[in-house]
Amino acid sequence: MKKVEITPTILRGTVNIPPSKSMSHRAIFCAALSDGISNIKNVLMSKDIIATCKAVEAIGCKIKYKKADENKELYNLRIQGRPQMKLINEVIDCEESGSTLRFIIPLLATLNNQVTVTGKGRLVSRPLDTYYHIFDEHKIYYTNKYGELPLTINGRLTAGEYSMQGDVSSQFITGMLFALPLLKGNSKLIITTELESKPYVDMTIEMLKKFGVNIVNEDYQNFYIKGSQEYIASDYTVEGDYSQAAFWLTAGILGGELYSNDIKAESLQGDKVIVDIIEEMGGKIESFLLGYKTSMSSTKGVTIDASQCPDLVPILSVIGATSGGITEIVNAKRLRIKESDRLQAITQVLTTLGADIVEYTDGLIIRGKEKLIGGEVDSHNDHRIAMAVAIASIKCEEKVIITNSQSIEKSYPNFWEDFVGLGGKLDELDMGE
Ligand SMILES: O=C(O)C1=C[C@@H](OP(=O)(O)O)[C@@H](O)[C@H](O)C1
Ligand SMILES: C=C(OP(=O)(O)O)C(=O)O
Repeated sequence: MKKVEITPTILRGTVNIPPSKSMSHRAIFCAALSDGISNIKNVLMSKDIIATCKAVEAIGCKIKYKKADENKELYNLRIQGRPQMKLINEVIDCEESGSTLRFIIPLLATLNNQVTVTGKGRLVSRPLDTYYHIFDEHKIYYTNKYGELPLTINGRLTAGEYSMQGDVSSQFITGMLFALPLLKGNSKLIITTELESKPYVDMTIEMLKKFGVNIVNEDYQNFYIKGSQEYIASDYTVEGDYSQAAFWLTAGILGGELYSNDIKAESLQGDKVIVDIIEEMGGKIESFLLGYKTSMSSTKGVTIDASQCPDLVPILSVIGATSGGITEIVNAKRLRIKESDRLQAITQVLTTLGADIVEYTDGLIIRGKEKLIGGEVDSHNDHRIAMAVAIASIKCEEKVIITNSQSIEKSYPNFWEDFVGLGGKLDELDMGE
């Protein structure tokens, strides 16, 4: 277990935003299913992405890893795909990555082979019922203990009509969209509720298109998928990650002046909405050729609908906690089934730091304060909670200690180095197991 002790200070300078985790997962899956070699460049080897690489290697593709940056975990991947998947390992460990798990399950369900997927931490109990309903309806054999991982599957997914809820996780839809084009015969995916996290489905459809696979999206209610499609190997360079940029953009607003480089203004990432939200809250944000500049601003509370941008909520809560007036986060019930129960975790850590925040079933109400106090909090083994607290320290009067600070490795292994690179003052302590 590691912990960091932060002495509050403002952050200044330039940070290069790491490549998008969501785009990386998608590009690696598409490359793995293609006939031929794809070069996927600028991939940050976070724990989640390592889990995806190992998962696709377990279904037969081969990856050559070439370091692209001396100091960071950035790699270029040369992926030899294998369209006729071949099971190399009978057990696939998705670690703590929800995306890896939910993207690979439908592919495994096409194999007519016994295979087990497993994971760690909270992933063991994050919901998979949407798939279990499909397995029940389509006679795909599966077994799990008390509804948790490990999950063993043995069956053959066939083309046809599939219905699923759209308000638990969009990752189930992405998973089905990867597998259904490979089947003989056309399929239709029917979404039975309003779809949340729509931009993630857009990212999937766009990535599939880059690899030659076409999906017809009818108002996010029906998706039409032609069968017997082939993934075509392609080269792709991963763009900067708006969910990660959100932490640094906020750091600039809370105090100092910060340039966040390497994020494209034109992007399908739903978390790009952070730019509009900062503006709406009165934050100073300017776009330039390579990214954005944010500078110290006095911000005001607003109401934020989290249904399409769930990953922004931890850091938006920090802006809310230090803005004038009330910030309300609504439509956020899905946050309870992420790496932690994020509504509960955010409330707990920000209350400890001195914020005024109340948790509701599907949202938060935050009464902003000019300053926070500080104190010791746990990351709840959640990368986005650890990073949000680190940025909140800018507004604290006393030291901030974060236990389980290693949780950032899930998505952003160089986060603490970047924090120090911008002038952040921290001591990192290794507490052993
Ligand atoms: O498809 C993806 O890459 C993701 C989808 C979102 O999940 P939900 O669709 O479950 O909200 C998001 O929270 C997650 O971090 C990444
Ligand atoms: C929820 C997240 O990821 P995943 O669902 O892939 O574990 C995240 O990165 O915040």
